[in-house]
Amino acid sequence: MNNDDLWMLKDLPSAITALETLCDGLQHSLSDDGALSGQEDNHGLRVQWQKLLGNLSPAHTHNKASNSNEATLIDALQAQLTFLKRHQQQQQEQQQQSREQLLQAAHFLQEADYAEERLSGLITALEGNGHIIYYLYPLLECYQQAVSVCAQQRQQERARQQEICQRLLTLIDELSYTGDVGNEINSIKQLLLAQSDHTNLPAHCLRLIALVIEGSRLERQLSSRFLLRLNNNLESMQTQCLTSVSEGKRIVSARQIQDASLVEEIHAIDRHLSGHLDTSLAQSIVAHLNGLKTVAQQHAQLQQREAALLSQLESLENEVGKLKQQTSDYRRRLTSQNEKLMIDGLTQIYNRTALDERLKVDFARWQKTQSPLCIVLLDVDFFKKINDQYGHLAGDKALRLIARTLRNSLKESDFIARFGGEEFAILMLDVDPILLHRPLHQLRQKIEAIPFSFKQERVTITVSIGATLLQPGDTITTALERADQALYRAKNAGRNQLVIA
Ligand SMILES: Nc1nc2c(ncn2[C@@H]2O[C@H](COP(=O)(O)OP(=O)(O)OP(=O)(O)O)[C@@H](O)[C@H]2O)c(=O)[nH]1
Repeated sequence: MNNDDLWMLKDLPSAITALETLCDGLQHSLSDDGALSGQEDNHGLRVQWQKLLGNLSPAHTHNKASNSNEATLIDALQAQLTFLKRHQQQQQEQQQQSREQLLQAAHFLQEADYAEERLSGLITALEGNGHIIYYLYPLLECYQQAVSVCAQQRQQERARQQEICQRLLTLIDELSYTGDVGNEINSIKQLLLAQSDHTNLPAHCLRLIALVIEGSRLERQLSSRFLLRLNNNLESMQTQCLTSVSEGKRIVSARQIQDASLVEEIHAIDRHLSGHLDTSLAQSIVAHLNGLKTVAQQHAQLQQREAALLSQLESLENEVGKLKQQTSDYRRRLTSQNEKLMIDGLTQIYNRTALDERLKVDFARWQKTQSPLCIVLLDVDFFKKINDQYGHLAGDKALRLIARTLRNSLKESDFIARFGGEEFAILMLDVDPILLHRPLHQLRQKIEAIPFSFKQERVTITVSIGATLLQPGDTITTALERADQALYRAKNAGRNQLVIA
């Protein structure tokens, strides 16, 4: 679990408490408002209050409609509260999953030499995504067992394969992704159910791991959008709260002035009549005067209730402000986590997922504008030798340095990603096709000139480069294939070469 997850977990309870307080405040204030709504002269304040609670346009001031809007707002807040609670619970459950177990399994796979090319990238991705460990650890374990069982290919391993297959099916049933990810998980399930030969279990496991990572990324995006909506609602509520509070204050002070002059009038009449108490007219006026005094007292009581309601509104407004702050912090962290899911942990440049997304965007733009788009693939030459001779850590260091050189040598607008283990991809926008050769040639030379030294030994590392410009009729796949063929030709031409197809 990374720092952002921990922060979010730490902040969620206070966000939930704030939402609960807000719901209570709304319900409490609603009942007070109901009690006051019978008073004719309280109309102005009530209308403001209804606008605030209804979070709607001022046209919705009819009592019945307003009540149902208030209920809807409380329902919406309560639904959001339930969502946050569930989210918190899920995060706590996931936190309980052992990170050590994951790393143990991951390192087992690394040491066991079953590693396919993408495995170390996968492990880096897993280490950076503690929140999905819940599903990934069992999947990794299945992968580990499947690889070892399928590698042996013996007849007696059939039963074991069947057992792993069964475990995978159970895990799949626990996954609740929808959309494309859900559909693909379901197709894997159908394949597992239909096939009696399970030699391709490792491939299924790897695909499921990739799908769980993708599914979790999409879920984060949804959470982000939900928070954005919540934040916008709170913002509009807060504005209306402020309007209501100031309107309420104006009403209270107007009422105070009115009451003071009413009392003054009563006293004036009282003083005037004090010398004429014997006449029947005077007696009748005194009776009316007493009636007026009662009304004045009722006014005073009403004024107190209004003041109490105003102070409640003020504290509600503070709650909304706090909640708004919390949700925007939460959204900022989610956004930064989403960004991290797009970054390759080893080299800190974009990863394959980010490249896929960017390719879609750039390709759509190219289709619309036809302005030149170039796909460049770079592959480190004889990289296996570096690993074998100087160790994996030396290999990792080389990849980091190459990534840094790419970043420092290319334009800000060029998109650079780690495509696979020792392969990089670059997307260049608006390049001049005639001048394309020069910067790529210089890039190849710059990498060749990096002063690598491992175990105090000077080592030269080179890359082969294949590049292509998008051509009419291309799809992303055909363009990528052409770049790959160019890279293949660069390798075949003796490596440390540039081929533009
Ligand atoms: N250190 C390190 N090695 C990696 C990483 N990802 C992949 N590799 C290794 O990169 C090596 C790639 O080997 P090959 O595909 O045979 O390619 P090569 O040795 O570069 O040979 P050519 O590409 O044909 O020049 C494999 O040994 C992988 O284990 C990584 O993140 N770190």
